[in-house]
Amino acid sequence: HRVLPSSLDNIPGPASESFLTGVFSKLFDTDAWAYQKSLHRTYGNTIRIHGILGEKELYTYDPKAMHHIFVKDQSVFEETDQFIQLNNLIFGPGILATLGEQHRKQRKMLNPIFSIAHLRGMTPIFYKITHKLQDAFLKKVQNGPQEIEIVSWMTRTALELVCQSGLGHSFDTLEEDTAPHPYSIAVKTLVPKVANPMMRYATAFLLPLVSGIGSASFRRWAVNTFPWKNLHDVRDVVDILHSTSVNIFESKKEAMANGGGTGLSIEEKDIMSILMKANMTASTEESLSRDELIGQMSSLMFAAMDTTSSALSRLLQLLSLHQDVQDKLRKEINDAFEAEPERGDLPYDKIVSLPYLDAICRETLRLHSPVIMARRVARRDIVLPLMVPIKGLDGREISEVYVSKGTNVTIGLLASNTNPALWGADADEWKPERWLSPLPDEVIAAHLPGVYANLMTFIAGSRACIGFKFSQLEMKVVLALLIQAFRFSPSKAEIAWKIGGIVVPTVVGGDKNTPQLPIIVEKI
Ligand code: HEM
Repeated sequence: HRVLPSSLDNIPGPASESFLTGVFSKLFDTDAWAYQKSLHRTYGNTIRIHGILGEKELYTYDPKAMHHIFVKDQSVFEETDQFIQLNNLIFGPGILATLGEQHRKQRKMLNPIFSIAHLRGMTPIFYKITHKLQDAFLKKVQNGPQEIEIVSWMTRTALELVCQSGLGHSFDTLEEDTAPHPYSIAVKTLVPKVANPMMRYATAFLLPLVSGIGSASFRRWAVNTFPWKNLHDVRDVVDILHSTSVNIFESKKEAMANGGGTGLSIEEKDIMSILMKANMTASTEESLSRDELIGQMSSLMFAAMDTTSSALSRLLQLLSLHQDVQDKLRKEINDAFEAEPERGDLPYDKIVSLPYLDAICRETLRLHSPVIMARRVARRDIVLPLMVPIKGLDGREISEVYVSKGTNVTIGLLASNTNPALWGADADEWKPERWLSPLPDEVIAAHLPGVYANLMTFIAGSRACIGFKFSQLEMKVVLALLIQAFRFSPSKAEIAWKIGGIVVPTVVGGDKNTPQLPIIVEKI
């Protein structure tokens, strides 16, 4: 892929910026928005790019190619080794760090727990936690409008939601001035490091060299002694994730052995309790080891927290900027709650089917996907058909690309969600109304493989986001309770959204490494 002629040589794409990092420093830059758009405009759906040390890679958001990568040939296009190795190091052998049969076995056990039937049962937990958030905001704004930093509240809420409904454990009382749990600080430190492809490459080169040397205690001593702050930061984060998951796991196991539960979740319906019970009755081949169970806890908390917090922060920012949409949404929510007997909380089926709330969530997840790219590697030679043929550098039309074993492929999730050929000339505009009428024929005809709403936000196939319905419920419950009680308006701060594995807001002129979104909140 680095020096020999390749089938990708005939595919147009940008010139390499440097032999060491190709176009990665531009493509994966935190401000790569304009660069990525220019690539799409210049080269279309399928592009050859240069990666690390001259490696030729494929970048695509062609609907048919994505269908093959994520669904039809998904056993060929797997997560890259860098991703798996690093995830294994950080989370243990949970769902984020397994491939093939081991991943299939884990998904088989986890999938039913993320079903709608279970979400219905968990809905009261979602309300219980979000009412606490509502109370905390009420306390803050009781004497008049206040500027509130939204990201930290959304992160705390998302973490508490996945902890209580996922692990049957509580981290946070969501009271006004409680400091964030060390866990959420640890994940915040980790996300940009783990998500950066260059960091992954560096790790992929280093890990095989060091992971087999000496005993575990020798390696720990070597890490402690090596004078590199970044390494020590990652060590500390991994320690917090691991010890948190082990402590929760052990206390659950003990409670179960004593015939009781942790007492926190409603009838022990949380994901881990169900998984641990299912594991006890599974056959030997299908059951998960202790390390795999602990790995699921870290994986779920990590995958659920900052993604949801990013989506919720974006939703509140957009509503603050579009007061008309906010008013219309508030009316829909108020009418629905007033129609409920004794003005109780809306049950699962009612809240998820409020049409305007749903349209707002879909449109926000379309235009502002918290994860904007996925990476895969071809495990064997394969032909990838395209829906939209491209013109090769030799002038001939290419309608299928020969992808040789080991080729890395980057898939443009946001690029697909905002593809003007499918979504129309207004694809880059936030218009919740577009979901209240039939979608464009081009979107339907493209047969996009995404699991959610013709979007690639949660990707597709057997490695699609397991929590996409869970996150829908979170967003809808949080929005419903906040919009009912408060008006959100923009603060004076200028906000810049940065790409860093997960897209996060920052204040222009403020600390660019700390996600922040100040919004004025006023009691209604
Ligand atoms: C708006 C919120 C969310 C977004 C945008 C999101 C997006 C994604 C994406 C794009 C992937 C695939 C990554 C890849 O393979 O390259 C993924 C995987 C995953 N997500 Fe989510 N996610 C969200 C919320 C959640 C929640 C709430 C949970 C759990 C409660 C969750 C659990 C997972 C897990 C476990 C995986 C790995 C699945 C596997 O490899 O089989 N996610 N998510």
